[in-house]
This record gives sequence, C-alpha cells and structure tokens, in this order.
Amino acid sequence: MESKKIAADRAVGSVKSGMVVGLGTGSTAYWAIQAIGARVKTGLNIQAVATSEKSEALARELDIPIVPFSDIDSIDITIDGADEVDTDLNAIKGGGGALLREKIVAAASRELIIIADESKLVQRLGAFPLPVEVVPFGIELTMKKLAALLACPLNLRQTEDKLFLTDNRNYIVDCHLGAIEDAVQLNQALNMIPGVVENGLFIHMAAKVIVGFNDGTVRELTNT
Ligand SMILES: O=C[C@H](O)[C@H](O)[C@H](O)COP(=O)(O)O
Repeated sequence: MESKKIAADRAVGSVKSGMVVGLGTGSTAYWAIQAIGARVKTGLNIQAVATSEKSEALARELDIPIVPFSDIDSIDITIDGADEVDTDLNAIKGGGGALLREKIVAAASRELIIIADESKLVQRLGAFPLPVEVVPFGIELTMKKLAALLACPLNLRQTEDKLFLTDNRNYIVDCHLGAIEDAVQLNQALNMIPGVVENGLFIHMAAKVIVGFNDGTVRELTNT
C-alpha cells in the first residue's frame, strides 16, 4: 500500500488549479484520487473526469467536481495505474476491467502519468495476462479469431459464477501471452478483429511513470 501511495502522492503534485484532470482506476489510482480529494478540500480548483463508475463514485464522495465530457475540450493531466510497465513507458492495463475508458481518457490527455509500485516494473510486457475487451455478440467467433492470432491460452473473465461485465457491459478476455515481442504490431492486430473493442496495451501513451519502492523511495521515468 505505502509504495502505491507515495507514487500517487508524487504524481498529484503535478495537478494545478484550473486543470481538467483524468482520474484513473484501481488500487493505485485510488490513492491519487484520495490525494486530489484532500487538496480539493483545501482549495484546489479542478474539473475531473473518471475512467470508471467506481472512481467516479469515489471522487463524488470526496467532493471532487466531476464534469461531463461535453463540458470539456481536452484533459490536462491523467493519473492512472498499470498492471505492468516497462522502461519505455509502455504498459499493460485492464486488470480491473477499465481499459477502454482508461484508453479513451488517456488518448484525450495532454499528459498521462502512470503510477505504480515496484512490482509492476518489467523488462518486457506480457507476463501479466493481456486484457482484451470484446462485445458479447458473437463472443465465440471473436474468441476463435483471438485464438488464431495469439496461439496462447485465453480466459473469458469470470467473477464468482458469472461472466465479468465491464462498465460498458462488455466481456474481458485475458490473454496469457508470455513475453510480447512486438507490442506495437500486437496492439494494431488485436484492434483489427471485429468484436474487439480495445485491448490493454498502452503504447507510447504515458509521458511519465512514477514508481514507488518498498524502501520508501520514488523514481520518475521519462522518455526524454
Ligand atoms: O482496469 C484497471 C486498471 O487498468 C488499473 O489501473 C490496473 O489494473 C492497475 O490496478 P492496480 O493499481 O489496482 O494494480
């Protein structure tokens, strides 16, 4: 918990009054939303958009002003977690199923900051199963296309005895790829399959990765 929180606290230092802020999803983004909430209570004046129903509910509890997308032109900064991140600042996201909304918000953001504890840092992406969001219609056909492309074990995500549903009422297929050779090509190939809405590869999207370590230190990774 502490290493997630220190990364989140460092990232929230970049949030300034007047900004439109994208709120990420997950147990690391939770700490960023808490830190933003604490600053709102002491006068930080921002507008926010959320990447999941859960993060929106948390933000509202903390009195962070959530605005509809129709009220904003762009997003100044988004702070979000990741399931894996490499030293080129590429990431796998979607362990919590929020990848589609997260990618839409990240793509509309001037700056995406990924926050993570040290366990998320990897040399090569792919040990974490890549989440792919698919529409329920024709799921069997879409999974056959995924199997043909990936040739790896696929899991249609379940929670208890039910299929997991995203906030967009879609399914998640977790793809057990192992080390990904060419993430750019894979990202494109996955999104070409009809029925696939989006996948959890965030390639060349993050401007900065902030990593919290168990010894209490924080490291910032940038591409510059
Ligand atoms: O769908 C969930 C998101 O992509 C999360 O940001 C990601 O799974 C990391 O979550 P956590 O910070 O809980 O490990």
